[in-house]
Amino acid sequence: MRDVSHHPIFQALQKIIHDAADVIMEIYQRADLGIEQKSDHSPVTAADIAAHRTILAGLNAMAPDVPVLSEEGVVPFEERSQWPLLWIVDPLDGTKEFIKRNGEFSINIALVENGVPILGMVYLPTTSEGYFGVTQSWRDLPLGAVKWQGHEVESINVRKPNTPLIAMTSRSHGPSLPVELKDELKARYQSVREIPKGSSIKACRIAEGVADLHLRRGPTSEWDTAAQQAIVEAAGGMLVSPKGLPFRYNQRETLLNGHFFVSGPEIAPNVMAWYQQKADEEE
Ligand SMILES: Nc1ncnc2c1ncn2[C@@H]1O[C@H](COP(=O)(O)O)[C@@H](OP(=O)(O)O)[C@H]1O
Ligand SMILES: [Mg+2]
Repeated sequence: MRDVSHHPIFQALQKIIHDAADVIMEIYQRADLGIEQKSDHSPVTAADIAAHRTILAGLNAMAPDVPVLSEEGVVPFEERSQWPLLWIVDPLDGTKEFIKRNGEFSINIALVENGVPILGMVYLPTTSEGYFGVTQSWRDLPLGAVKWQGHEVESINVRKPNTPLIAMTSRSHGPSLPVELKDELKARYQSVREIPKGSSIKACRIAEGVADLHLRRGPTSEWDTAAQQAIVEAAGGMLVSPKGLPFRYNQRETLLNGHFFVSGPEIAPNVMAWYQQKADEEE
């Protein structure tokens, strides 16, 4: 990626995400995290709400003409279906991990144009690692993906899988890698290691070339995947349905995603073949 670190949009988004991280970490230190139940019985904390407000104010100041859809600020489809360009935000992805205080949570901001995630930024407040990917230029941003930590900014790319193949799995939601697929991958790559992690960090590890695969067979929402999809695509990988189709956003009344996997191009055909075989068996 041509040096992006001086670009005003990158810097403005970085400031917004760092401010949200400060707000989250301040609450993370408190004895009382302000935990409540949402109507769908999932937990929400004072940090989700405070980070949402920080990001909303920052995006509104930076790009007043672009509306925001957030996990903590859902807009009816009737209204948002009129938005060709919008931000999709998860102010705190991995709320359960935040509550368990295991550090595995992230902040996610994506820009979506006509359904396509054209840029994404993900930040991990507990390790100060940030990821940024651009798949279609907006306001002259260069295409590609970077990772930053402190003042260090480096280009990132997915890797060609080696031994052991690293599969990222959810820490708190959903099953590990299916045994049959694991066996197939073992036959090809000798050994497979599974690493459980909360939040969008799983896809970021694939984008930066230190892991190879993540299969998600439980439900997620559009704000969980939009930013990570842009980053992974900008790094040469994919976030796709079992048939290999990239997700599109803000196109339907439901905000729930179907099953998906994240990988580089080399093992994607194996994974799609496994899904196809499974579908044939179930028919
Ligand atoms: N039953 C469900 N319906 C919708 N989304 C769900 C869900 N169970 C888990 N998720 C999503 O999975 C995310 C966590 O993923 P992971 O297990 O990979 O860390 C949660 O993010 P939030 O913490 O932002 O709510 C949540 O959005
Ligand atoms: Mg989430």
